[in-house]
Amino acid sequence: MEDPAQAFLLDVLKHRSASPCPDTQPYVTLSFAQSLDAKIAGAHGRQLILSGKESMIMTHWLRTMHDAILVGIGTALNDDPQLNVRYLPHPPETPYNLPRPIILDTDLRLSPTCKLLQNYQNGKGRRPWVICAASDDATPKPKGTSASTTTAETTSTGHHQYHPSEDIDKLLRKRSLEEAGARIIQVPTSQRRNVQGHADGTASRHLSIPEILTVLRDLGVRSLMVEGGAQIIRSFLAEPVVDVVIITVAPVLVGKDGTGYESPVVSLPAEGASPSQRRFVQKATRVFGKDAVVVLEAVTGGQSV
Ligand SMILES: NC(=O)C1=CN([C@@H]2O[C@H](COP(=O)(O)OP(=O)(O)OC[C@H]3O[C@@H](n4cnc5c(N)ncnc54)[C@H](O)[C@@H]3O)[C@@H](O)[C@H]2O)C=CC1
Ligand SMILES: Nc1nc(O)c(N)c(N[C@@H]2O[C@H](COP(=O)(O)O)[C@@H](O)[C@H]2O)n1
Repeated sequence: MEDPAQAFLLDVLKHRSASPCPDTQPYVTLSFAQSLDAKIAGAHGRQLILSGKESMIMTHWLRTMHDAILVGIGTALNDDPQLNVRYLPHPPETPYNLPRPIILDTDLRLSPTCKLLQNYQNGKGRRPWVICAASDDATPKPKGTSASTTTAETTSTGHHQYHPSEDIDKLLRKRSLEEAGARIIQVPTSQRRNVQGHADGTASRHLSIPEILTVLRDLGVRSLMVEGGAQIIRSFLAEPVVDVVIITVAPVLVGKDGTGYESPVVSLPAEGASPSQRRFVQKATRVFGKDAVVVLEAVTGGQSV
C-alpha cells in the first residue's frame, strides 16, 4: 500500500515529464521547511529542525523521487547533511533510489571528512558531485573566500589579481576532496548576482545556475531537488528554472534574527518583467502531522509550464 506522503507527491509530480526543456535542463523541484515567519534557520544560520516526523518522511519520499539533490556550501558546512532517505518505512525488495548529492561550492571549501563523503566511502551513499568555479574564471573574488586572499592586489580597474599560491591552495583542496571520493565539476560564475554574504558572515562568488543545469542534464540528471539554503533558494528563484516549489510550513515563529530567504515565492509578475519570468501558484496543500505542506507550481503568462 502506498504511503500517504508518497501518494501525495506522486500526484503533484505527475506532470514532471512535461518539463519545458527536458533535453536541456532537469526538472527542478525546490523544497525546504520554513517557520510561519518565513525563516529556514535560526540566528547566524543555526540549523533548526522545523519539520515534524511526518513531513520529514514526506521530504525523504521527495528525495527518492529525484535523480539528484543539491545544497549550497553554506548548508554543507553548517549542517553536515546526509541527504539520504533513511526515514522511509519498510525497505522494499528493490532498494529506494538514493539521490546523488550535489554541492555548489565555488571555492572548494567542503570538508573531505563530511558525512556525504563518509557515506560514499562506506557504500551508504552515492558519489557526491562538487560544483566549483572554473579555474580560469576572471571574476573578482571577495575577501574571506580563500586562505590566500591576503596575497591579492587591486588593479587599476578595481579587479583583484591573485598570486599562484591561491591556485595552489585550491588545487590542494581539490585533490583532497577527490581523494575522499568527490567528483569535481567546474562551471563559470554568474554574471547576474555574483557576490553575496551568507548566514555565517562570510561571502563568496555565485556559480551560474543555468550553466549548472545544462551541465547536470548533459551528465544524465533528469530531475533535481534543490534543498537550500537561503542563498541557493534566492538564486534559483531569480532564474526561470524552478518547476515546482514544495514548502513545509511548521507552526512556529523564529523571530526577526532568524535566517530567511527573502524572496516572494508567490508574486504577481513585476511590471516590465520578461515573458519567461516564472511566478508560482498554489496547486495543493496537505497537512502532515503538525505541518502544512504547500505545493506551488510555476506559471508563465497564466499557463502552467
Ligand atoms: N529549513 C530548511 O529546509 C533548510 C535550511 N537550511 C539552512 O540554510 C542555512 C545555510 O544557508 P546559506 O548560508 O545561505 O548557504 P547556502 O547553503 O545557500 O550556500 C550558499 C553558498 O553557496 C555557494 N554558491 C555557489 N553558487 C551559488 C549561487 N548561484 N547562488 C547561491 N549560492 C551559491 C556560495 O559559496 C554561497 O556562499 C543553514 O543554516 C541551513 O541550516 C538549508 C537547507 C534547507
Ligand atoms: N525538510 C527539512 N526540514 C527541516 O526542518 C530542515 N532543517 C531541513 N533541512 C535540510 O535537510 C538537511 C539535513 O538532511 P539530513 O537529515 O542530514 O539528511 C539540511 O542540510 C537541509 O538541507 N529540511
